Amino acid sequence: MKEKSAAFSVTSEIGRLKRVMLHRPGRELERLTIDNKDNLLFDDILWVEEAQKEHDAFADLLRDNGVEVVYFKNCLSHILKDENIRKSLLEDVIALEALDIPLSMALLSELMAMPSDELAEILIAGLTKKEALQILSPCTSLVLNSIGDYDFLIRPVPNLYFQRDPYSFVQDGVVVSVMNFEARKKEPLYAKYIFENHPYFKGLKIFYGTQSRDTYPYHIEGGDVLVLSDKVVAIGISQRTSAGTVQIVGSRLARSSSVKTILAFDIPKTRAAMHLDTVFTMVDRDAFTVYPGLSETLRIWELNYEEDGTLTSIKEHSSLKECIKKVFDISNVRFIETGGGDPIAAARDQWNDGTNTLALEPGVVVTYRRNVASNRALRENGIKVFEIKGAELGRGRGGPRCMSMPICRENIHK
Ligand SMILES: NC(=[NH2+])NCCC[C@H](N)C(=O)O
Repeated sequence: MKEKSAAFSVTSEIGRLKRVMLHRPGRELERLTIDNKDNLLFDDILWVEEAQKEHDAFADLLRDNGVEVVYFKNCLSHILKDENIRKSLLEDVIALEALDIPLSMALLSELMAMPSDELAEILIAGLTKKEALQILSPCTSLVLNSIGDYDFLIRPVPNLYFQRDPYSFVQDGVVVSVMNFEARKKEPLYAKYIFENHPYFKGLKIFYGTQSRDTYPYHIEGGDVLVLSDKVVAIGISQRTSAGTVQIVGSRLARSSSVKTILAFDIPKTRAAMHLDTVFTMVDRDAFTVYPGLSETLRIWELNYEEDGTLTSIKEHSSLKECIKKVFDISNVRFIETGGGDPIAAARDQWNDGTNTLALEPGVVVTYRRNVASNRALRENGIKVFEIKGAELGRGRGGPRCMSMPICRENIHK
């Protein structure tokens, strides 16, 4: 990890990708069982070693294409070296775990003394009572008495490899997410500490997520945020992002960036379509992947803001195509349907993140190999497709876009 601060610039979904944040799945996934997987937002138990191999192949593909890969865990471990930052973060984490005071204090004192990388590992993989008893000095704690050996004092964050969701880079700043489900609430907390304290992120603007009102129920997740251009951002109103937050985030972006238009996409509030990027992604200057089932229910509003963040108008669009043409000022737009448009193939591929592409540059994307019909449709439309194996990774319900957070893309609007 370089010490110097890096350039942050995300003005599109498709400009040549230069730098990206990833998290290599680790021991946190070994915590999944058939009993806890639903609460932890997984549909299955992963074979962790294989998931790591798949993830390493994804990272290698990005590097082979000139992308600098930054690992979240290294950033976390780095900031934990500072005693004050470590203390403050640990106090915030412990407060989220509903422990009693003697146990909180005993735990804090042990975790304060731990090497940074071991602590980063615990913050991500969690800590069971059994593991804690090996390090804790005796304390009078009802929590310790009442929980089982394999219950958690610090819960794991197995969704961390979906780096798209806890925050979203927009231009030279970041929207820190407010997660909808308990299982993911600590992820943006770690991210916020990294962005505020790691030298690499010096100068990064924080648009949302750190002011006193930026908390639940004003939730927003990065999978719903698509940076369509240097002026337009699309945000899903979804299972994970509320309309109220969309309007506020739009205002913050308008005040501090060149984004003055938000397209609010009202998508189904279901697990299959949890985020906008599960049904709609951008693959070229004029081309998008679209899940065909989307058009049945989709509603789109265009929100226009002034420089000072005042919202001046909300207009409803009746057609997605016409809306995209208008905001991009182009005469033609291509929609490439998931599964090549066949409703059964579309539904199957959508469930396996066939719509969830990560663009490396205009017209070049990364997808999961398993989505044969969707990949064929992309190629038939002239898109270059790099396939990765996602048999294990995909069991967490996320694809290449969900697993990556671009920090820097080449600006295509100059
Ligand atoms: N951007 C995305 N579509 N992310 C997918 C996240 C999947 C994760 N298991 C969750 O349910 O939260």
